[in-house]
Amino acid sequence: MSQSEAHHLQVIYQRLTSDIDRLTAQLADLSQSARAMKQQLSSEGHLDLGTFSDQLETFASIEANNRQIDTLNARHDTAVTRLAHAQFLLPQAYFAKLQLDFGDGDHEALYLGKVGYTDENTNDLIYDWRAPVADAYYANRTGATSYQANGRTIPVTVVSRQQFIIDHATLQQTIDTDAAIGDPLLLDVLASNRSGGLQEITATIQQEQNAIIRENSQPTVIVDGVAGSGKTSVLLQRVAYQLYRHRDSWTPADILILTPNAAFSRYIRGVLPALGEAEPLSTTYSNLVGSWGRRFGLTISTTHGNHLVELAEIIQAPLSKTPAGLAEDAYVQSSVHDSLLTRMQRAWRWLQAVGRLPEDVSQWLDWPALAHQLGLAELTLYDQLYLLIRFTTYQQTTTAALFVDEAQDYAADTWLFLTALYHNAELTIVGDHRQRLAGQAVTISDYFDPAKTAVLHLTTSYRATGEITQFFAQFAGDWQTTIQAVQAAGTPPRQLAAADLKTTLADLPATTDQSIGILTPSAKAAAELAERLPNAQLITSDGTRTVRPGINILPLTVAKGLEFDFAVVTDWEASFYQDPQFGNNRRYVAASRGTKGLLLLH
Ligand SMILES: Nc1ncnc2c1ncn2[C@@H]1O[C@H](COP(=O)(O)OP(=O)(O)OP(=O)(O)O)[C@@H](O)[C@H]1O
Repeated sequence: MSQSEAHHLQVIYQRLTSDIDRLTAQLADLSQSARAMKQQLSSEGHLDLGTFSDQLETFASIEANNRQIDTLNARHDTAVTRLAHAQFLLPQAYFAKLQLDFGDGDHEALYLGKVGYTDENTNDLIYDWRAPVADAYYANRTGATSYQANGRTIPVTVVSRQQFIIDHATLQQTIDTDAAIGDPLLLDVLASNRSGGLQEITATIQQEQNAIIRENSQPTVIVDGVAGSGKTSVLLQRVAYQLYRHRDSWTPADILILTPNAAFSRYIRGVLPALGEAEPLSTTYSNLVGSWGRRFGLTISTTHGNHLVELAEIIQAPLSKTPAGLAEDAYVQSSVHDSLLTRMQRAWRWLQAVGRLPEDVSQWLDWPALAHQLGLAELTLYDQLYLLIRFTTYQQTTTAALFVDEAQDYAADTWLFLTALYHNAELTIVGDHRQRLAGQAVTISDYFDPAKTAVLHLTTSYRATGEITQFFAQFAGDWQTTIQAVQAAGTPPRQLAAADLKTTLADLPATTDQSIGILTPSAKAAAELAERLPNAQLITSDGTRTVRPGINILPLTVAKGLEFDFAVVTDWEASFYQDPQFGNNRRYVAASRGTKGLLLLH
């Protein structure tokens, strides 16, 4: 191990430690000064506004005080951020070093960490992994490459690339990497145990993943990627990247993540804090619709039986008769040749201009009569919400970026609704078209303007051993020949009769800190099995529990997106997995949950 690298770490660690002490003291001083200033201001007491010159003097002194307060606040905020960064970096100051040659023959050394850190003269001691120059690291090789900064392409040669395993002041391992050797750190990380939720992947992000994380050319990014290719990981790294890129204008409150259920939200909770960012809001689609419904005075409990697909078409055609419930004079503000949508939007603007907007927007139109007029049996509450959003050209302003995981599970209505409501937000949508477990498949990109959408693919599967990856690939339809494994072969999946589950589980070579996931076809079957295995944990979609070491039991729908050291799939030969439409998709999802071992019971 290089002495000079060990020494460099000591120096940085010392600096972080002493900065933590100094900044803590400085913050205490600043609070003291703030208290003193508050006291002084309140003792100066009344405003003297007697004569004109008294007024000027009073205002000048208020101005001076305000400046002092602003200065104190700014110093306080800077110290708080710097202290947080120093504390965050202390356990692992950086994870890599690059030697770069910008064409002048000089070798410039750059250390990369999860956040950036400078000395008092703003020289970079540690570069943030999201900084433009850090892109050169994610080319994952030495040699000529380039990165984008301020709209320019900067060519650079990566002379050397080292990765470090660091524990506080101790440099535990240095790994020199280049194209020929591959990424031994990646293989190490992938071989580790899955004893809880998902982990951040900053140090080992691969080139195809980096391209998605940093994609900036389009406001909408759609990713179709094979099982275990890091879609969720990439989505979360991209959240952190976007927060960095927009750090002057966005906070985590500007970001919303749509997840399939609360159990999944819990599974990914912790990744963003591990990246130094606060947890953004995550919710399910049905909760999202419910909360938007409430804003429009509609209590929506289901999206079932909706007519969004039909409505999206109907509103593009003209409708000569005034829509039921709408004032005649509002509808005649537009031409009979215009589409219903255009006419309703104009009617709404006109009603607004003349001060006749409805008090309760949910009662604006006569929904049953309008349904009849449009040739539909009914307009559900969800249909009504969709129409109201379209007719009032409602644009939400709370979310600057929306991230959607497991996107293949959403039907056409979701995309129509999201594109209407989040028209002005940046969207990142990740999914796997082969992991759809129910309903009609849609091509997501059809709902977005191709000129503003980047469609990207992930074809390498990182999660499982080579044997498991090869096994689940056979159920992946058109992905089958695309899926690439990075891990070594490992042990082949085994199929056995489910005669004695307890003995089978006892025979698994799992250690106490490893997780076993037993996947059942239904929630009912999972609950019944959990009764028989008192030491096992039952995971339901409600989000109260997530993966832990030992035995976890869960239905396939909840297991989606999750992973275990060992996966045991029950009823492998039963009708659930033989279903002509979804059987292969279900097998593909189930067989891709184990990282080291896969057992199929029948
Ligand atoms: N570059 C990487 N470095 C380290 N680990 C990685 C990397 N990419 C993916 N992984 C690991 O591979 C596993 C699968 O990742 P993830 O769950 O994000 O994949 P996915 O494509 O969302 O899977 P699924 O299709 O099952 O939802 C995780 O353990 C993740 O940490």
